[in-house]
Amino acid sequence: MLILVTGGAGYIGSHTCKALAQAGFTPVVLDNFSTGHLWAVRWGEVITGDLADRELLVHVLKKYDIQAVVHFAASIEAGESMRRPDKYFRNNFINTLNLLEAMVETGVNRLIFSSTCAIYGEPQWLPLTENHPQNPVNPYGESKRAIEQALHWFSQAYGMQYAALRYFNAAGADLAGELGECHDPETHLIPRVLLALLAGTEIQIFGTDYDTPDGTAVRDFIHVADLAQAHVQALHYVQKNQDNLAVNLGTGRGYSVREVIAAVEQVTGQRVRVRETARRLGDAPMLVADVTLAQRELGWRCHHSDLHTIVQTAWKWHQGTYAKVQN
Ligand SMILES: NC(=O)c1ccc[n+]([C@@H]2O[C@H](COP(=O)([O-])OP(=O)(O)OC[C@H]3O[C@@H](n4cnc5c(N)ncnc54)[C@H](O)[C@@H]3O)[C@@H](O)[C@H]2O)c1
Ligand SMILES: O=c1ccn([C@@H]2O[C@H](COP(=O)(O)OP(=O)(O)O[C@H]3O[C@H](CO)[C@@H](O)[C@H](O)[C@H]3O)[C@@H](O)[C@H]2O)c(=O)[nH]1
Repeated sequence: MLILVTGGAGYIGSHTCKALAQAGFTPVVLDNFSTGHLWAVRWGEVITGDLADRELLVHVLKKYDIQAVVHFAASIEAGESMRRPDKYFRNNFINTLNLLEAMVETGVNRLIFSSTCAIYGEPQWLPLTENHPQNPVNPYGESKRAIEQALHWFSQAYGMQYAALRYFNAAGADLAGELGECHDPETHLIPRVLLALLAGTEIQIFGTDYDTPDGTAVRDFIHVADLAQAHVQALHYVQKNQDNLAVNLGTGRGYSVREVIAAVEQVTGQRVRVRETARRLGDAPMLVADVTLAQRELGWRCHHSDLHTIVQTAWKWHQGTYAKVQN
């Protein structure tokens, strides 16, 4: 069964292609390589192209007899979206609309969508359940919320069947060391702490005055391999069921920025140099998932998402293959 994977050359997309191939699906990657990497596409064919090119999307969906789409391609930085909302609404919302239209035109009606906990905004209660009000605090989250709304109406009008997977913080690297996170510039906390160690520089903590136990922001980190596996199960879900799904993917356990830094020190045996600075615009204080629904509907469980395994696999990646692919 051929699956179109938009953004399959990126961090989560490449790990998911591996999981899809291992589960017997055949991924076909479409990526514009704006942040993705050719070395990360190792399972299935790759088409270099942009979601903005609707004709290309129609051509690819037809040519490969695509049965479902797993849609990762997007701009992903909440902080950048505060400065460049246009980029986020265009690349995330408008370009996804293109994809949805191409799917309607070609009769491909199953979609797994990379949504985010950023659609919730400031938590009114924790852990976040899927019915939590959606008040995004940045254009990135707003663009993803708009896509979820479009999906609802495409489902009503055209029978589009979808699973919106609301990831919390993806982290860690492939357990076999074949893949890992490689963004330039890197904005995510765990790789930034590891890269600071490797470069002998300091890491900034963005905000120490949050209303959290140690004053730093709290996130729910989920191992990218567990996340990848959830896509396999979501594909099975949309094959078997008629209804749509919007589920959180996290662990249910939050860690503060300081706790993450302590975990890095424990795994690496090295001291991290820290500088405390102001909050980063657009950051929520605490995001932790209630994962009951995903466990029940997808039969999905985390197996690698304890913080130690996350940091250990990321550290192995950054010390090993990461250095090679950078050169
Ligand atoms: N990383 C996280 O913690 C996280 C959390 C929640 C949701 N998400 C979502 O998961 C998805 C993947 O995130 P990631 O961390 O792997 O990001 P990434 O930047 O590593 O991957 C995105 C991929 O999409 C491609 N792409 C971007 N715009 C494109 C376009 N217009 N046409 C074709 N290809 C395009 C990029 O080249 C890249 O390969 C995104 O939709 C993101 O919003 C990520
Ligand atoms: O050098 C750094 C980098 C980050 N942080 C903090 O660490 C936390 C986590 O930041 P980051 O790793 O950048 O993740 P998020 O901003 O939570 O966003 C990620 O996780 C979201 C889900 O929570 C996704 O939707 C986004 O795509 C993805 O970028 C935040 O409080 C940051 O301010 C620091 O203190 N110092």
